[in-house]
Amino acid sequence: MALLEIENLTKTFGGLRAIGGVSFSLEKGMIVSIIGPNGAGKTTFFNTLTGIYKPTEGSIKFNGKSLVGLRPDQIAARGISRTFQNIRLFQEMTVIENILTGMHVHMKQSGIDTLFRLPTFKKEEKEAEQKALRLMKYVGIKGDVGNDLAKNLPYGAQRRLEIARALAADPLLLLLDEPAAGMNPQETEEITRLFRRIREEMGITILLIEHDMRVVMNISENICVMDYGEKIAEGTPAEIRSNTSVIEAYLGRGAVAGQHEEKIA
Ligand SMILES: Nc1ncnc2c1ncn2[C@@H]1O[C@H](COP(=O)(O)OP(=O)(O)OP(=O)(O)O)[C@@H](O)[C@H]1O
Repeated sequence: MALLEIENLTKTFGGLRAIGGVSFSLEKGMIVSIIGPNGAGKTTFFNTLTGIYKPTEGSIKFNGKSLVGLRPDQIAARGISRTFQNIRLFQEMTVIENILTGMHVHMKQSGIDTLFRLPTFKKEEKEAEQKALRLMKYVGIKGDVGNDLAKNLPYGAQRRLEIARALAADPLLLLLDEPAAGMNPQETEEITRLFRRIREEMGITILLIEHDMRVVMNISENICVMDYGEKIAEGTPAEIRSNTSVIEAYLGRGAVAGQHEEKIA
């Protein structure tokens, strides 16, 4: 059974068909990328998967159970975590506090425990903080910055912090929306390595939207290509590189090709 099984997914906004009848399945343990030109429907696909939007039509099954109609927090509790295209941290909270917010989907203590800071709460709180610190180091945030405000971290570290927060929920599936955006080549290489480690060491399945073809071709076992809300191709990096309709719709287009041509060829 596939971890994620999507059939005929459609999402319209008024007259606009942002996603038009996409079927897609993702096996456990894979790293898969979604690529396609601006406006192809990639982020809407993530937003529909995570309960921000309700599908207009179609089914989404995760671990064999339907996600349609569930709230984003319920979907997170089922094991899907995500990061956003534009960083969405709690800027006025510390690094550790940001990571702790990712953990709350699984925290056991009741309101009363929390209110009176009973021993069960204190113990859980301490363990959670230790886990947050471990995650901070794991994603490569350097230095003793756990108590620094998120807004004071450099850009690359903020991106890593988003990943740590997503991992804090112990997901089965991690959705990354343009994780390499705004990163320099060295940061991009490091973050690509981090994704591989997350899959190898934590066994987490990864689905990412990415425009940087170095990342996509380097890390993906499979690539799904979208254009105008439809899936126009799917295959291994080698298959996608030589697919004429993909080259026509995306890889061959001026801006993108100019940026990445030498890496794709
Ligand atoms: N909330 C919304 N209301 C109306 N239209 C929307 C909404 N969200 C997305 N759209 C439209 O749906 C289409 C797909 O947008 P989406 O952001 O999913 O594309 P994308 O592939 O993620 O693009 P990019 O690579 O630029 O992030 C676009 O035409 C967009 O304007």
